Amino acid sequence: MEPIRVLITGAAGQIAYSLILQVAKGDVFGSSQPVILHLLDITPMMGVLEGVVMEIEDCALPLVKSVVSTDDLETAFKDIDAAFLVGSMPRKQGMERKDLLSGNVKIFKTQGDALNKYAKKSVKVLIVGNPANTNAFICAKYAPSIPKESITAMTRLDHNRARANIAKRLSVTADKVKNVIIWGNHSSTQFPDIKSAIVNLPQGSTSVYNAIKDENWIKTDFIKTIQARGAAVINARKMSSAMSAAKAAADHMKDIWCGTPFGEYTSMGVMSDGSYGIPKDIVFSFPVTTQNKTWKIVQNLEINDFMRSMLDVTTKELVEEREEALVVCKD
Ligand SMILES: NC(=O)C1=CN([C@@H]2O[C@H](COP(=O)(O)OP(=O)(O)OC[C@H]3O[C@@H](n4cnc5c(N)ncnc54)[C@H](O)[C@@H]3O)[C@@H](O)[C@H]2O)C=CC1
Ligand SMILES: O=C(O)CCC(=O)C(=O)O
Repeated sequence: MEPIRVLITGAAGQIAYSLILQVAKGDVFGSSQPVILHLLDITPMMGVLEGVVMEIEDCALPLVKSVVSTDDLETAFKDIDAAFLVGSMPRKQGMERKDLLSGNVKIFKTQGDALNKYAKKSVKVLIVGNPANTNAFICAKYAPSIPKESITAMTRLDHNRARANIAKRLSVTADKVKNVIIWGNHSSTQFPDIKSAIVNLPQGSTSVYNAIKDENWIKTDFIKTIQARGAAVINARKMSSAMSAAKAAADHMKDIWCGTPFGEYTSMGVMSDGSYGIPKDIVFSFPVTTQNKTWKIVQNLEINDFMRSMLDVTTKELVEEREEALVVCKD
């Protein structure tokens, strides 16, 4: 099998440290798919990156054909088939993710331009760096030759958190909970929604709503816990989520590459096409299914008044972020 070229930016950072191994072991692109790893970081991190490359070699992995480690954009983006754009600054205690916007969004303007010039036109791109939705919007804007459907933002960590939280409450493992949805922004305005979720209990399959039987908890504590989970990890670890973020990035790209399991959907930040009344031209997290390396928004879910009010809040934030990002990128 021909190797594929996979770029991971921020390769000397903490998410990449977990993610590289998952990609290199075949967990993302398949257990028989050889890879050429392209690892990008900034010049001062080249020494650290050298150590990461030594460790990759020492893992003695059969699927790794070669490793390109670099601080040069053309070398990093040349002929890539898939990209995890992670490299950017994480927030510290007390910050909101949108506080990172002015610093981080320009990285995604530059990398959008590099995708446009050097990557394969079929490349699939996952934006992890925060604020992820708006960075994805800017990246797509500066990569006009890449289909905008090919650039998606990561809300899979929130999706996995919602799944795991419900599973814990119902005393089952996370794989038994399906079809939770994260709507909107990867921020504290996101709407974690379990209206369509189902759980496979020992006595049979039922809706999560019926199994939990506590609408007040679903509408208050559950939502707040998922919205604030990133901040809770920062408060405890004094550093942002990394292991769970890398797992979510691997899950997201695997679903793009291999498709979602039959009857299941996941959550991804994708360029809105106007579905569910969400304005076009913002990267909004929707329920999606994937097949043949493309996603489709799940249609015809019922949206009640409570849900609409939650969607409105996160939409407003994304529109504001987009406007701010466009101003920053003009400079
Ligand atoms: N969407 C999501 O669910 C999540 C997003 N994140 C975000 O991912 C990003 C990375 O997080 P960590 O790996 O923990 O941070 P980190 O600080 O450990 O690593 C970031 C790496 O990016 C590099 N970098 C900075 N500017 C770069 C550039 N222009 N090109 C290439 N590399 C560059 C840094 O030198 C550093 O090695 C942050 O923005 C964080 O907020 C983190 C967790 C979840
Ligand atoms: O919370 C942050 O800002 C960094 C990590 C993250 O995005 C998350 O844990 O959800």
